[in-house]
Amino acid sequence: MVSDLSPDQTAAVPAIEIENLRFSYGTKQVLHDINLSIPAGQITAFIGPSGCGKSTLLRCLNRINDRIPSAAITGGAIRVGGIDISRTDLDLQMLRRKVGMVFQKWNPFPKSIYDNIAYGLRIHGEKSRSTIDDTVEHCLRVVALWDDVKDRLKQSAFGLSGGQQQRLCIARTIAVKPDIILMDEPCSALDPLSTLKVEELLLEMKKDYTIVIVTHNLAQASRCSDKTAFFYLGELIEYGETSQIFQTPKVPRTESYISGGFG
Ligand SMILES: Nc1ncnc2c1ncn2[C@@H]1O[C@H](COP(=O)(O)OP(=O)(O)OP(=O)(O)O)[C@@H](O)[C@H]1O
Repeated sequence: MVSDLSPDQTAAVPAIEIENLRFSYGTKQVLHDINLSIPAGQITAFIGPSGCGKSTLLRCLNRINDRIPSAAITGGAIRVGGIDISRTDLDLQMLRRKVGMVFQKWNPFPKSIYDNIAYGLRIHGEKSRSTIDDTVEHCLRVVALWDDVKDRLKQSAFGLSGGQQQRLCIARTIAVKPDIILMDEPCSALDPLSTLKVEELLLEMKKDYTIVIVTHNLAQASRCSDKTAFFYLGELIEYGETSQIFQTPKVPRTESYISGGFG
């Protein structure tokens, strides 16, 4: 059983390698021969017009597409920390712990603020009350929520604002010590101030995590990410340093998208 996917600390191996990946929903092919090497400790943004396959690709990275009966990888491979994640002996629970996910619409559990974070720890076998207490505090501090909620940890998470709930979901994700965090439009339902807080958080978090973010917000991709991948109709059109993609794109279609020509 494969039980460790931690990135190679020498950084010789990219956090995620996608090689000739093809993906279909039933007979409809939506990803075409994607090749992408995602570096550890950076923020990589997936951009492109609606329906180009960004979320599908993101969801391949921790195999949550497996839950859709018609979904199938029909070619190629994805390696996380050098390990092919399609291996039959891969522990899926471990994969999803190492490659955590934050969704567009925040989805805290119908539990207290404290239990939202403690739940994942308990599921993974943590029994020590003091370790759980310390982790809850640490994670809430990382997402800059501790001061707001320290006096109401036992109250329902649903009492928080939308932006606070999204940051709680990020705290919940990091509690189980992922290496990689996938974010699918994490700010699209947030107001500008909450968006700014999440963006600041992302920049802070990349010291410790590899982050892949799907965003429709080009200004956000340009502000936050180190690398940008532009997709169109299921193909990876251009990938590079974010500054290069936004300032000197090499492919005319990228330039047209970046400059607001379509999408
Ligand atoms: N569960 C599904 N079953 C069938 N087709 C799907 C499913 N989910 C997505 N698709 C199709 O796959 C293609 C890629 O969708 P996907 O959601 O990955 O694109 P996207 O670039 O993330 O779009 P958006 O920016 O609108 O979220 C689209 O044509 C979409 O209609």
